[in-house]
Amino acid sequence: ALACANAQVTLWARDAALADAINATHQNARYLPGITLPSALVATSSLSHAVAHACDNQGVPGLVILGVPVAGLESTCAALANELAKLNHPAVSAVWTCKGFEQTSAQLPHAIAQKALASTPGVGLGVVSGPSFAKEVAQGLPVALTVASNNPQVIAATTQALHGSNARIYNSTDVIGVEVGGAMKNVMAIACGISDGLALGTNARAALITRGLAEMQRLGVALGGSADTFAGLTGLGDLVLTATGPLSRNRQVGLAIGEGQTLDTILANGMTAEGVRCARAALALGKQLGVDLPITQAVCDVLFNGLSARQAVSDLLSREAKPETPKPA
Ligand SMILES: NC(=O)C1=CN([C@@H]2O[C@H](COP(=O)(O)OP(=O)(O)OC[C@H]3O[C@@H](n4cnc5c(N)ncnc54)[C@H](O)[C@@H]3O)[C@@H](O)[C@H]2O)C=CC1
Ligand SMILES: O=C(CO)COP(=O)(O)O
Repeated sequence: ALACANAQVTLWARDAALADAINATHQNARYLPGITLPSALVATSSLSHAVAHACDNQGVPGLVILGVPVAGLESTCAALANELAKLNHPAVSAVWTCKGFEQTSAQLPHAIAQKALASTPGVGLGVVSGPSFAKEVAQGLPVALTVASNNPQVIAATTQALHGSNARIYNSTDVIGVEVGGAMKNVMAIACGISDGLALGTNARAALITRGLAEMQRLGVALGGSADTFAGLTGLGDLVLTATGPLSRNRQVGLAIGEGQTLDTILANGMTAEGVRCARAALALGKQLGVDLPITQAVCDVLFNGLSARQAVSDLLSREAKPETPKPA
């Protein structure tokens, strides 16, 4: 998307053979087969080269987009800090795309990035999120996203780089709300996939989406996010996409579970499904904060505790009746 907006983009790939192949063929056969990449995009396996290029921006602060899963964010930020030190700490905005809670610490991405880049002056931090299957973005189809940051320079740099004919970029200062929406919609997409895999119908899916949104919002508010954020692109928008869209890997995991496959078989090809990685951390946070997360609990029980998908549905349905919208305290 950046390269289509005419920016010169350097893509860092850890795999040197893949970087060479991208430059030779203008295709990324591993991740985006069949899509011709813009000539303004050049791949490299040298992080030094990529960061130096991002910061060599004629006096304007550079932009680094960290497109790695949550599990790789800390090490990638540490490597970025190292490169920025070599360049004498130029001003740069660093934004990440990952969606999830860190598996063991239950930290949100902004906490991981802040810590890893704490001793690096000149870096502004932010998150880009919203309904955006990579394949559709790469095909140049329309997309609307949100950049969230407490740093106006980060919002300006990210918006300027991405906003264009195919992408509309909104902004927010609610980093926590945006990140919790991105993390929790993946868990809800697994739940919807399980329901669809069991052929429970579209009424059940709509119920899971709606009650899943309430669950996302409860946890997000308890963590310090704003309730309104969950009605936006990074909450409801991404939840609808991921819970219903065939390209979603989290939904695909749920579908396969509902159809009777085991988690180990489903993940054997190394597919990134952040909802699987972060569901237990979300549940632990809910317990710690006294937030009821019944759908997340059901997803964890099915994925990790041997509960059958049908029993999980029955357990959810047999919960006591209660008001749909709790009265304000
Ligand atoms: N693929 C999609 O459509 C979208 C993905 N996201 C989020 O962005 C994040 C990345 O997603 P994908 O690009 O799909 O993941 P991916 O699994 O395709 O990985 C992206 C890149 O990160 C590299 N990587 C993986 N682990 C790493 C580590 N420990 N250290 C350094 N690099 C590492 C991979 O080699 C790959 O080049 C996830 O949190 C995902 O939820 C957000 C929006 C859309
Ligand atoms: O976050 C995404 C779209 O916004 C991608 O979802 P999956 O990780 O489930 O494929």
